[in-house]
Amino acid sequence: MRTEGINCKIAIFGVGLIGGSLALCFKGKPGIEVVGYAHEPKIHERYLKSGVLDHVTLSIEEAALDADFIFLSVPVGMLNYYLQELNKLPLKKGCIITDVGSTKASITAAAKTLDFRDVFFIGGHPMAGSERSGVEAASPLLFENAYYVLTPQPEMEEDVYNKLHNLLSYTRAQVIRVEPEHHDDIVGAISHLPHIIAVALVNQISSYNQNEPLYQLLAAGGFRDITRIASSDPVVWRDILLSNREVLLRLLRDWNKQVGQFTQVLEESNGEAIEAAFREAGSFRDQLPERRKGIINALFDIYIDVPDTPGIIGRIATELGTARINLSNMQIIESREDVPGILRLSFRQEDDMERAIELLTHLGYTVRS
Ligand SMILES: NC(=O)C1=CN([C@@H]2O[C@H](COP(=O)(O)OP(=O)(O)OC[C@H]3O[C@@H](n4cnc5c(N)ncnc54)[C@H](O)[C@@H]3O)[C@@H](O)[C@H]2O)C=CC1
Ligand SMILES: O=C(O)C(=O)Cc1ccc(O)cc1
Repeated sequence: MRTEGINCKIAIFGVGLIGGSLALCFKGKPGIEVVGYAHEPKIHERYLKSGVLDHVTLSIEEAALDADFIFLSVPVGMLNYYLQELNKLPLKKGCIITDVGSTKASITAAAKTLDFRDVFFIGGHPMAGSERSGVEAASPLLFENAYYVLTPQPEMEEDVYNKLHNLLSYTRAQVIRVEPEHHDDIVGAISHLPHIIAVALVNQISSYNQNEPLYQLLAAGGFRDITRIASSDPVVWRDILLSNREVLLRLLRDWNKQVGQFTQVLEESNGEAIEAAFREAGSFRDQLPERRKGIINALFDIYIDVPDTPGIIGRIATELGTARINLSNMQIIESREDVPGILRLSFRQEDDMERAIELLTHLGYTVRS
């Protein structure tokens, strides 16, 4: 799809996890200059230090005036503000403004009310990310094999749409076109509702833990897996949930029905209904795509018995680093004098996990997955 070398200037407003990952996809490509807009001097320093941009500026005008593409990758609640600010400027003819917000209906409606002469707005949402935030968490591989939704107005010229589509091929994501309201219904169900459930579940257990710390000590495995997304950025998620409020209120009513059904089958001690619920869920879940990066990405975990010797964790991290195996997280689960510690290593790529198993087994460690 991409034609070799696109001569252009790309301005990124909000160079965090998503904006920073986009910058890394574009930086260094022939003819491309990537400029980041920072809204505060402290943020300016942080962006500069990250090295993901060619240039950083505190001036909206300097970032935007001669840009060919402007990516708004700020929290959803700030998108409209920047659209309004850009609308006051004499932007370059043909400039395409896009956003990466997790909701699409409200920003598309806001853009419709603005009269951008010879400037175009196309809503966007890369459907990949993580619970981490900030430019330090950015990665050029974040969007690889993920879907990237674009929500152009029906009257959008194909040429303009194709320009953005072409540029996005640097992300190695698969671009799909979806209607904004339809996007919010679906993403509300598969991403926003699960985030609410994860947060509510963690807070429920945390309240039990106040009087009985064993809850926290024993909470591992499945609990940790299904609640990873509860560690997501509070401001980013405040804005997402408020922006998709109507959809989420409907989804939460349906969720209450699901909880009600489980309550009822337990009250009735209805084993058959429990089995049926697990069977039905299992058969749908088994059909979910495995290899494509989904919106809620899995971590690949392995567990290693480690003797309680000083420096052991550093040694394991060094071995993995030397073998260029990308480690996402490491955590000691149990460390007492009388038992070997258990070290959990988490990887974002299955291939990294498999190579780590091979390496660490070869080095004599007991590895379980
Ligand atoms: N976190 C995720 O996994 C995904 C997030 N998104 C969307 O991407 C957008 C950004 O989210 P993340 O990159 O995760 O957040 P982040 O917190 O990593 O990055 C946000 C960036 O915006 C900057 N920022 C905050 N307020 C600003 C303001 N008033 N003016 C200018 N810059 C400001 C911050 O300094 C930061 O660099 C959000 O709209 C979110 O809905 C989309 C896909 C995935
Ligand atoms: O961490 C995960 O698995 C996510 O679900 C990340 C995510 C967060 C917000 C989005 O709009 C898209 C993806």
